[in-house]
Amino acid sequence: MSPTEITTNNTTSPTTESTEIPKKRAYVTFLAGNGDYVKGVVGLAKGLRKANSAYPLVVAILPDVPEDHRQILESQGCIVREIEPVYPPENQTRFAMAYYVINYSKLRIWEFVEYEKMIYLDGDIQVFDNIDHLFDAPDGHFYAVMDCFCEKTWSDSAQYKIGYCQQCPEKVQWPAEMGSPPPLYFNAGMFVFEPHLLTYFDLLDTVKVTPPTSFAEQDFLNMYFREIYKPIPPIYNLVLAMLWRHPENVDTLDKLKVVHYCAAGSKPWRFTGKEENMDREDIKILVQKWWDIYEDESLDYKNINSSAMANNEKLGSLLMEALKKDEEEDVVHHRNAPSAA
Ligand SMILES: O=c1ccn([C@@H]2O[C@H](COP(=O)(O)OP(=O)(O)O)[C@@H](O)[C@H]2O)c(=O)[nH]1
Ligand SMILES: OC[C@H]1O[C@H](O[C@@H]2[C@@H](O)[C@H](O)[C@@H](O)[C@H](O)[C@@H]2O)[C@H](O)[C@@H](O)[C@H]1O
Ligand SMILES: [Mn+2]
Repeated sequence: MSPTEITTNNTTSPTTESTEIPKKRAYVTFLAGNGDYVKGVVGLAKGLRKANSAYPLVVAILPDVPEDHRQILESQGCIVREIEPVYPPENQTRFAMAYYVINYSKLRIWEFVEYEKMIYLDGDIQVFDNIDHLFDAPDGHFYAVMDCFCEKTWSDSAQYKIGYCQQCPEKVQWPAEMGSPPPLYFNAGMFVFEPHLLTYFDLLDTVKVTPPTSFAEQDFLNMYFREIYKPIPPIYNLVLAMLWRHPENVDTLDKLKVVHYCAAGSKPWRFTGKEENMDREDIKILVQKWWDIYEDESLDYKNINSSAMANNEKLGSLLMEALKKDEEEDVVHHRNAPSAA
């Protein structure tokens, strides 16, 4: 199944008819702990601003996020929402990464029903081009980019063991004796969804009775939304491993709208370039692109805000001058006009 082409009308403002009430939409990310992921979220907030997104960034934070990190996020214009953790049932699962257990807490975002549609983005994602048009995709579906099974993180999976990947299903065919191939599987670092309370409560109930697996909430979300999942093109969530695993499926770097720094060693804010594949030119370019945004002070909310206010003041004085000029012309015009009588 080819990824659903999303009509990119590329407008940066919500496309609503004059009669329609603009739908409440927002981007949302997730932050846990007192570590350095807060840098990822600040970078994401600035990247969305640079891409002229028309919608705010909500940050769902666990209670363990310290006050100073919360203030940093608010100073960058983020809407900070504290959530309670969600834990999977007691289990002996060896997650692909031990910390994945906290990622089940992402499920709390289905409770944000003040928004009719949201786009979830991991904190290790950067948006390099406007993707607001994804909010206009037809309701009732779960949009996300297909993942890749070729990295070592997948070594416990049946796919990895036979060398099968959905990115190139013709390369190693799924053997008939193993039944039908696995359903299309998305990366849960980015997805378009509609918060609904009924879905939210059902998600939480289902987690309680679903044995955890390697990729934690990503596996769970794939199982839960498999009937309405619609793949979208990799330009909306480039899982970095695609660069060396499936370059034939990746557009040129300048075409990428969203980059997901999920490969081992690729988190820009702690990049050393020492891990496998991290010495690649394309990786270095993408990491530098992340830093260019992160360090761009003109993208800080306080600067945008002040320049917007300065522009408003300037606009206000231009309007006053124009009004004054009109009044003066009216007076002159009125004085010369023949009397109505
Ligand atoms: O210590 C952590 C680990 C994860 N996260 C959040 O959980 C998301 C998923 O984890 P991660 O991106 O590291 O997983 P990956 O995509 O690399 O597998 C991150 O992007 C963050 O938004 C966090 O806030 N603090
Ligand atoms: O908790 C499970 C996580 O699973 C996913 O990360 C994986 C996945 O993308 C693999 O395919 C890669 O090989 C691997 O590097 C990467 O960490 C999501 O990005 C993340 O948001 C989160 O759901
Ligand atoms: Mn991630």
